[in-house]
Amino acid sequence: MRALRAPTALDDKYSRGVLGVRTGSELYPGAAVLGVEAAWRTGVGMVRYLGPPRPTALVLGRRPETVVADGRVQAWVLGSGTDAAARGAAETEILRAVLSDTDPVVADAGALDIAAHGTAPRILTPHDREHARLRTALGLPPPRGPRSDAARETADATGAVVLLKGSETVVAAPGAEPVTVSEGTPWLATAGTGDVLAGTIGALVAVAAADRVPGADGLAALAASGAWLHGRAGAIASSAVGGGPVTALDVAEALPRAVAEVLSSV
Ligand SMILES: NC(=O)C1=CN([C@@H]2O[C@H](COP(=O)(O)OP(=O)(O)OC[C@H]3O[C@@H](n4cnc5c(N)ncnc54)[C@H](O)[C@@H]3O)[C@@H](O)[C@H]2O)[C@@H](O)CC1
Ligand SMILES: Nc1ncnc2c1ncn2[C@@H]1O[C@H](COP(=O)(O)OP(=O)(O)O)[C@@H](O)[C@H]1O
Repeated sequence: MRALRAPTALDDKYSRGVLGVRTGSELYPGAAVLGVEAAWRTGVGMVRYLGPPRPTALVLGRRPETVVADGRVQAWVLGSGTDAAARGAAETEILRAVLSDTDPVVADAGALDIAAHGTAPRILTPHDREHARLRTALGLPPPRGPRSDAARETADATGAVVLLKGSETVVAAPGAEPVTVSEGTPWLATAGTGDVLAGTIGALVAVAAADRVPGADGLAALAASGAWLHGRAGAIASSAVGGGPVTALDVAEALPRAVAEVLSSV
């Protein structure tokens, strides 16, 4: 997996990539904790979290290494644990500015509507219901037939990489053949694992972009690699409890083991 690289003696926290995270809300503060935890556990130089007071306090309680001051980043995760209908004008303006810049963006949940447009390299991470809603907003017909065909059509319409979550996760880049990732376990069908996925992919993108901003193909490969690592972490977490149930935080905590497995196999 080329998406992963171990740090070397020449690295410092900035050369390894800084991920900016704007997720969580007063209603869904836990999503911020899960995404930030996943990003740290995937391996990134720094995570900057910028969000409302309650999620900020919870993120710092769980991960005091998180920086909550604004500053330069190499990639963004936006939207997990937020509701587009509840977004204020100031936040919309900030998101628009990020999306019209050049740093790559991973957009989830409440940021999907706004991230359907923009010049930044983008990965959209809807589940099936969010995908259907997004297509309606774009004037596309409801998804019918193979999920990969619909994901590809949405990618073409938005110019973004579309990662359609499910037991089979489809990754479609504009104008390219979609790929399907089926690594994982049905135990992943539990609240918050999508928030973990967004943080995982965000970390991979930040590390890659610290070197060079990836093009659409590179971004799709990072999205697929993130989905695979997330699935593998879910399987590892379930194996650790004899094949039993996992929580989203268990999945995030198993990410270092999934990363180590991949690094030791190359
Ligand atoms: N711990 C957290 O803070 C979590 C926050 N999350 C956030 O929660 C927000 C909403 O995510 P969703 O994926 O649920 O959004 P959706 O908009 O797809 O689903 C919400 C709607 O689906 C329907 N629904 C939900 N559960 C149902 C059930 N059991 N049976 C039938 N209908 C049901 C309800 O109408 C509900 O309003 C997102 O911002 C997401 O990131 C989730 O990721 C879960 C964990
Ligand atoms: N039956 C399943 N088998 C394997 N993986 C699943 C299954 N259902 C969901 N997943 C994975 O779990 C995650 C769920 O994400 P999402 O629907 O956004 O949940 P949430 O909003 O609660 O975080 C995705 O990564 C998805 O691919």
